[in-house]
Amino acid sequence: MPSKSSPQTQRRSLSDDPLAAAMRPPEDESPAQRELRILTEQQAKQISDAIDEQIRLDKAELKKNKPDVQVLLLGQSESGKSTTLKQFQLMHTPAAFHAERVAWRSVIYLNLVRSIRRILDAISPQQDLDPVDLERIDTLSIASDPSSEPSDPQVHREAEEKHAYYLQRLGPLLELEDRLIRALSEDGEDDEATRLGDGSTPGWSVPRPSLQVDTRSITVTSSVRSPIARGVELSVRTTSNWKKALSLNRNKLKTSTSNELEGWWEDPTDPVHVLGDCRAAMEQLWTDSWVRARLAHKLIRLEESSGFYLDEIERITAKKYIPTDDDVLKARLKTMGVVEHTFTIDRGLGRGHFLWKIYDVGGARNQRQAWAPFFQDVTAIIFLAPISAFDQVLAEDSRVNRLEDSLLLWRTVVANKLLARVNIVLFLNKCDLLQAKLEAGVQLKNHLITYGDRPNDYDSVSKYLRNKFGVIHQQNSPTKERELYMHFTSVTDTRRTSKIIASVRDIILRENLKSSRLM
Ligand SMILES: Nc1nc2c(ncn2[C@@H]2O[C@H](COP(=O)(O)OP(=O)(O)OP(=O)(O)O)[C@@H](O)[C@H]2O)c(=O)[nH]1
Ligand SMILES: [Mg+2]
Repeated sequence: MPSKSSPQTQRRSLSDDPLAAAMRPPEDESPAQRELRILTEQQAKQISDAIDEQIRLDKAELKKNKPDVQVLLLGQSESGKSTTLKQFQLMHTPAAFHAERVAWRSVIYLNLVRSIRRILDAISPQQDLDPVDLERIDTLSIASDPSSEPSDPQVHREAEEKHAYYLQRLGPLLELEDRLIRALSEDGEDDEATRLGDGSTPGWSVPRPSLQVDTRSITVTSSVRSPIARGVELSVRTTSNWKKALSLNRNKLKTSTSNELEGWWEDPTDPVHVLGDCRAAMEQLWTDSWVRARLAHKLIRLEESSGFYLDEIERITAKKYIPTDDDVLKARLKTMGVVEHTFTIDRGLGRGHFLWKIYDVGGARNQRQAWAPFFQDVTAIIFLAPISAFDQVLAEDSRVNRLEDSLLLWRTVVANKLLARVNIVLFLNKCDLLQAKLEAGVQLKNHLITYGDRPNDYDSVSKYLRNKFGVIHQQNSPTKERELYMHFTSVTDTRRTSKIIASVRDIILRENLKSSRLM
């Protein structure tokens, strides 16, 4: 039983309290001093009350602006997260999406030039098979012609001649790439894109290694072997500022009646002129049957790679080219850090709006540590798994198969206890490429042994993979109640994706409403 303390003990303990002692008025306080003390105390209280009130107001404001729904896009690099975000933008803020089309022009140019670089790299007589090719060489049913082996002296000589010919004609294009990269990098305050930022650094940036090589790559011969050609990519940290940078000579441009920038073709330094000069050589390179045979021999299928515009060289390099919606959706620009977008969605019946925030994160391995802080408040996750990538390896680690990486990443996400009550939507993406790949004869069983002797057609493969992802969710989810929503997607296809997005949006809103009623 607690002992009752005597009044004496209480007094002693109060007088021992250093805070109480410090607050006690001095024993010899005069009436004037007392008056001053009380006034000072009143003023201090007023200030303290004002601060409390401000904190209360700030909290209320925060609550008012807190998004109703927060969606996180997850998945490995090149899985289609930013493309999905573009589809959301196209649906909910089409005017802003269209206004930014011109800004994508230079990304598209860079994607095109990069494809040209890859071809020049592939036809270079010095080039051995790269690790990606080695990984795939035993798995494809494409017959390789033994007479076209690089060791054949006649083939080697022919390769030297072709390579030198195209290199000479396309040199200005490679210099243009360097110029574009440098111009866009300079616009940013920070050119170190490999470092994780808070998403607030403006402008483009290029990973240091490619910047270093870029300087050398102005000379045509060394440029073909640059890391850009071998997979180092341009990346972007933010959406707001880099688009300004990508509008190229924005200050000099006019605005058309449709509020789009135009008139760049009058600027002699605009990239469109070099592209125009090299148009015929680009077309010749891409349609050259010898080049196509070399690419096939090296198992390089550029048609399936990100940012592929080689089939539309004439349109893309036209003087007054403005990217279409589809062009923008196809453009490839790697995300660094986290990009945030806010949308409002009408509640209907004049009941105001839902505020949605979508976070698009970088999916490369060195970006993934930025994901976890978002798990705390997120309402829903859209996880993208590019199922066409079963025969590819990660750009950042050529020892890791992309499908395997997606499956492991998926397991980590679905097993996370913080996400137990979060709605999870799985996009089994790049179905169009999966279909093309299977039709080209690439065998899933050569990469996924468990597939065994099942038929190698689109229906069987896609169902098998869906089941595999579903089972991982079932076995690892921290709660059995969580429902998994799965969709086969090709997020570059606007018509089909808009339907899927609408249904995903409804599910998220419904589930969100349900859980807020339960709270
Ligand atoms: N054909 C096809 N291309 C796609 C599809 N989804 C995305 N792409 C393309 O794949 C490339 C990579 O897509 P992104 O959306 O940039 O990938 P990401 O997941 O944001 O990649 P990081 O930013 O590196 O994490 C882009 O060029 C897209 O246009 C698809 O379903 N089909
Ligand atoms: Mg991205």
